[in-house]
Amino acid sequence: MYKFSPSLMCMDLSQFKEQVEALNERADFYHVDIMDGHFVKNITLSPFFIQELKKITDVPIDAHLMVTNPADFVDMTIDAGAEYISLHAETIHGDAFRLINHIKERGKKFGVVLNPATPLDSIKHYIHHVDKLTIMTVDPGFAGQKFVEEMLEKIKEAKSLKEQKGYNYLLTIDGSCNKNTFKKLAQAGAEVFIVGSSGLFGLDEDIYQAWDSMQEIFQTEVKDLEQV
Ligand SMILES: O=C(CO)[C@H](O)[C@H](O)[C@H](O)COP(=O)(O)O
Ligand SMILES: [Co+2]
Repeated sequence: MYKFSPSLMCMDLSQFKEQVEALNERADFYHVDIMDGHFVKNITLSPFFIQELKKITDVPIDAHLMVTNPADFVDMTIDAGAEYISLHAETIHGDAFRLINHIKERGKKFGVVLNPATPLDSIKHYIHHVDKLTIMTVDPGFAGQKFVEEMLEKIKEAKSLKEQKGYNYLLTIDGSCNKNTFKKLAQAGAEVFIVGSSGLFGLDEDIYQAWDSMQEIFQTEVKDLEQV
């Protein structure tokens, strides 16, 4: 069963309450991008945004920490209400196991995110601890970027490793999940689709219509594939 995670950095913030209340009945997760302007040259949402979001939703929140020093933000993000703490593998070389243990001790789920240039092999020593594996299909920092076709091989590799070893991670895709990529992503083994400007919010100003269009497009694209 495929799952969908709206990327809220792409939402219409002037309709925050209306859009969240509409998505509450539909979304499997909410994807909240937190950027420090250093790991990526952009600054978007924040733990404060998660705190406000948490007041009007029970949908699990996945915090995507695009920050150079994630240890500085983990507790703040958990305290704000995030369920999944998704850290970039490129930023936790020196304290990966300390962070994994801390996140789990706080009763939350550990996510890891791989940039397009980062091999799956780089997380082999802790992949068995991962609750959500997010493969970036664009270089991080901005919405609306071009899909990196080479990532299909990495997704297939992650899927087959999960099946061979019995890992439990949710295989999640972040970046240009849309009409042009849904089918090949599903064929490669994707399970959770982070839908942003191209895949959801840009389809229609009316969020109900946008969601229905996205679902119709997705079902059309994957109708001949076996459901995961
Ligand atoms: O991580 C991200 C970008 O660094 C965000 O999650 C974006 O929202 C994601 O890329 C989805 O946006 P898109 O316009 O569908 O590519
Ligand atoms: Co993201």
